[in-house]
Amino acid sequence: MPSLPDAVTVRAAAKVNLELLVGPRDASGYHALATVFQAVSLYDDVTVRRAGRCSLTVAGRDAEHVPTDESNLAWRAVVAVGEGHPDAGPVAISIAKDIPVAGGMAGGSADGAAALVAADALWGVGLGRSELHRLAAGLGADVPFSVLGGTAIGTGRGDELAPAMARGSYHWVFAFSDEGLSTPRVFAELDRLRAERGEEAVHQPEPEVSPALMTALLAGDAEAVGRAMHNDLQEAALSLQPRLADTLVIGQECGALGGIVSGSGPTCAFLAASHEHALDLAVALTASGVASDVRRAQGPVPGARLIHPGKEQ
Ligand SMILES: C[C@](O)(CO)[C@H](O)COP(=O)(O)OP(=O)(O)OC[C@H]1O[C@@H](n2ccc(N)nc2=O)[C@H](O)[C@@H]1O
Ligand SMILES: Nc1ncnc2c1ncn2[C@@H]1O[C@H](COP(=O)(O)OP(=O)(O)OP(=O)(O)O)[C@@H](O)[C@H]1O
Repeated sequence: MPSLPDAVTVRAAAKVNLELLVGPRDASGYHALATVFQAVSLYDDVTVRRAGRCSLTVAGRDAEHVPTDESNLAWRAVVAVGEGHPDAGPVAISIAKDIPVAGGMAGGSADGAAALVAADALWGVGLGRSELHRLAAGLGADVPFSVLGGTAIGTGRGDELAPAMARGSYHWVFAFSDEGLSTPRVFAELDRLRAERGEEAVHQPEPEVSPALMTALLAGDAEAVGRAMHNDLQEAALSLQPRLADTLVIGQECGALGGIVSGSGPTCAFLAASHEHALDLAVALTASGVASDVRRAQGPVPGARLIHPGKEQ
């Protein structure tokens, strides 16, 4: 039997929801979703190393806003994999962050997914797909997609996944905000706005992803994908951070094929027609001063994957 590594590094990607439809809220407070995820080339790297005692350190973007105790999703992931496994022991977890924190791009979920895959490899647990999915869903609604990557349809809480038939590669520009948005707060704000209109959260119609988006993805037609992009949480994110509307207008003025708030926000996601168009859009968004940072990325990219057994960070 090959010897187990002393340390494992796994890379996991950020996500954007091309479409996010929010249906009825259930008794647990979760909402039924119909969403189309795409993994994009902004990454966090998580290294899990055998150690004398458990610890967690974070470096990189927004590191100061990330918990370094057992509440961190990466820590919870390692504990979940180790439960009942004889070779599990204390580990030092280090996270190199490039995905914005509380940005609506599943940064914490990416770390949770990466840590699940890393602990599995470190201890030679041999988790099967369904067990990995079960542990991922236990950590959060976005974590199963962070494990899977690519382009996928999410239903249930967003954790029941089916790969989407999708062609082509997409050019994205992301405008970050210097102030995060809490996901539960954004869902609660949507419920409040709907109640104001007389729409009860528990009586929403069951959501279904739009045929127009699925057809556009199947054809690899970026213009049609841009037209079909939609996010039900956008009005709630705009209500909590009204200046995001200015960011969306700039993207629109610069000819983005589509522009929406990403997930629960506040990151705004713009689809560009080409590499050059993405460069132009990024320059315009940076020059406008509406965003704290602007980044380009491509999608789809793979889910959580081992990049180095034993790699030092
Ligand atoms: C907005 C999205 O990013 C879209 O992909 C996700 O729905 C959020 O996924 P996540 O951050 O992994 O969510 P979780 O950590 O599981 O849940 C955080 C909170 O978001 C709200 N939540 C989340 C998912 C869902 N289907 N309905 C919800 O109402 C609940 O208030 C929940 O307590
Ligand atoms: N590894 C982690 N990285 C970032 N935040 C974490 C992590 N673990 C726990 N958290 C907590 O989760 C909160 C949300 O962070 P995260 O970056 O996952 O938000 P998000 O990208 O908006 O999530 P999503 O798109 O899945 O709704 C943070 O404010 C932080 O307190």
